[in-house]
Formats: sequence, structure tokens, C-alpha cells
Amino acid sequence: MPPPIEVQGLTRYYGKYRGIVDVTFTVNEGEVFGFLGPNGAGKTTTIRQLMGLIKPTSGTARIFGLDCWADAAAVKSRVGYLPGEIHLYEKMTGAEFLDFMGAFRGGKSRRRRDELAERLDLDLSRTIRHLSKGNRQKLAIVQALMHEAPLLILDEPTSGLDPLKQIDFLDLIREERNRGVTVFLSSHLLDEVDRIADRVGIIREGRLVAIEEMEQLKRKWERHLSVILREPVAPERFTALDGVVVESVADEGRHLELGVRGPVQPLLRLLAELPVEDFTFAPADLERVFLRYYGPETAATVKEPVGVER
Ligand SMILES: Nc1ncnc2c1ncn2[C@@H]1O[C@H](COP(=O)(O)OP(=O)(O)OP(=O)(O)O)[C@@H](O)[C@H]1O
Repeated sequence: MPPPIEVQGLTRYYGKYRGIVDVTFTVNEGEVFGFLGPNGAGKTTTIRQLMGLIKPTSGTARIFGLDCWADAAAVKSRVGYLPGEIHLYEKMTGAEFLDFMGAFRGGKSRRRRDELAERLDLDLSRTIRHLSKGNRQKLAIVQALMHEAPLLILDEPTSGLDPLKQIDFLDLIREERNRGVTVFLSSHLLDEVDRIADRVGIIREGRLVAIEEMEQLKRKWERHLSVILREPVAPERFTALDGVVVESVADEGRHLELGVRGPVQPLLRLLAELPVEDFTFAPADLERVFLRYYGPETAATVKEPVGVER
């Protein structure tokens, strides 16, 4: 059986503007593959080519062995797709919209549809025009998952969801994976991808700069800790710990900014012993990881654009 997704040298220009350049990767059956990159990196451009919505400038994209452009209709019938920007029919209720979308797939997905709506706490009887941004996103998620397709392609699926609903959504995705569904999801949030993905493709300025196992990527993370102390503390107390660097010291040793990699338990134990007045522990920041590990030098080692049709 061909892999769920196979992308080879995929390149797309919008006129003279760069969309993506020479992107190559494979997504294996049953995995959750995170597609991570900042805004404008090329995630949506890649996904729209996977769905046969735009034609590659060069290179190929295949889904279960089918060419995403030439066999677009067959590809769409095998994929549950959540677009980055959703266009909904404003006058329909949620239920009417889902019936309408379900009809294209033989209309057999009502039971699953109701189950998903309940899980996400979405009222399907309301008119779409009156739905909040978060509820619109939930409706789009139900639409993508209700077909019980073997492959899900989700473009920034949690955007607009509140944090509790994000957790429910990630649980749903885990269940899908446990049923053998393959999932490709894009995100610009490291911690979100961390919670769900087995492998991650990292895209920056249109080029795929790395494909990593989640465990590998985690070793590159650096969280940021800012500590305010009632009394000065020698920075060496912190630097004695593995993976901790002191970035700055102010207020005569009472205010420290630290970078932290690896396990946090030793640091938490130390903080418990110190006269801490306040602290903030920021999540790992994609930009920092990018700057340190996937900077311009890395991008330059990837092959130059392919200008001709293959
Ligand atoms: N229709 C278009 N015309 C011209 N340039 C475009 C068009 N669509 C996308 N681009 C450009 O292609 C590049 C990749 O954009 P894309 O939307 O794929 O990125 P993204 O990673 O999905 O970002 P975001 O999270 O902001 O959607 C950007 O530089 C963008 O300006």
C-alpha cells in the first residue's frame, strides 16, 4: 500500500512570489505528523496542493499513491480536510451544513457527526451566522472528522478554540490515531505539536529545514524562566544544574533570566529552597528554536528552487 502522503520536490510560486520550494517528505500510515512553521512559512500552500486546490509549479504530491492534482476528486474522497480559512454557509444551521457536506460522501455519517458535536459541546441547531469564532472552528472540525476518512489533513485546527476545547480536540485526535487513522496537522505552536505528534516537519521561508522525531526536537527546546527573589542569589546556584544557562542578572542578583533545557524537576527543587517572590515560566518558543537550530545557514544547505516542470 502506498504511503498516505508522499511529497517530492514540491514547489509552488505565486507569480514571482515564493510559496514553497523543493519540499520533500513522506507521512507513514498511522502516524500523527506535525507540520510546524511560523506564519507565512508555506504550510497552507503545501496543504492546498495536497488537496488538489492549487497546481504545483513543479514536483509531485501523492495521497495513497494518487496524484493530488490529476486525481483530485479521488484524493478528496479519502481525506477529512479542515481548511485554514473556513467558508461556511451563513444561513444554514450547523446540522444542515453537515448534512450538506455529508451528502457528498454518501450521507452515512450522522451518528459520528452527533457524537463529535457532543464531545466538542457544539449546538448544531444554531444558525451559522450566529456562531462565535470558536464554534465555527468546532463545526469545521466535526466536518473534517465525521467522514471517518483514513487520512486527516488539518490546517491550524485549534486556532480560535479556547484552551479546554483544545485539550478535548487533542484527545479526539489521539483516539483517531488509535483507530489507525493517519493525521497531518499544521501548527505554529511548538507545545501543541509536542502534545500530539509522533514526527514533525519544520518549514521555514518555504523550505523544509528538518524532519525530526518528537523526542529529538524536544532536546532542542529551551524554555525561558524569569525569577524574582527577595534576597540576592548567586547565579552559580542555577548554572550548577544541567541544561540551565543564566541569560541576565539584574537588581543586584534578585532578578534572573534563565534559559532551561531538559527536565525541569531539579530546577523546581532548587526554586523551592530559594526565597522566590515571583516567577514566570514561558513555554518553549518556536522562534528561539528556529533561530538557534534552523537558522538561515540551515536553510541555505537545502537545494535551490527547481524552475521546470517535472
Ligand atoms: N495567493 C497568494 N499570492 C501571493 N503570495 C501568496 C499567496 N498565498 C500565499 N502566498 C505567499 O506564500 C507564502 C506562504 O504562505 P502560506 O499561507 O502557505 O504560509 P503559512 O505557513 O500557511 O502561514 P499562515 O499560518 O500565516 O497561513 C507567504 O510568503 C505568502 O505571502
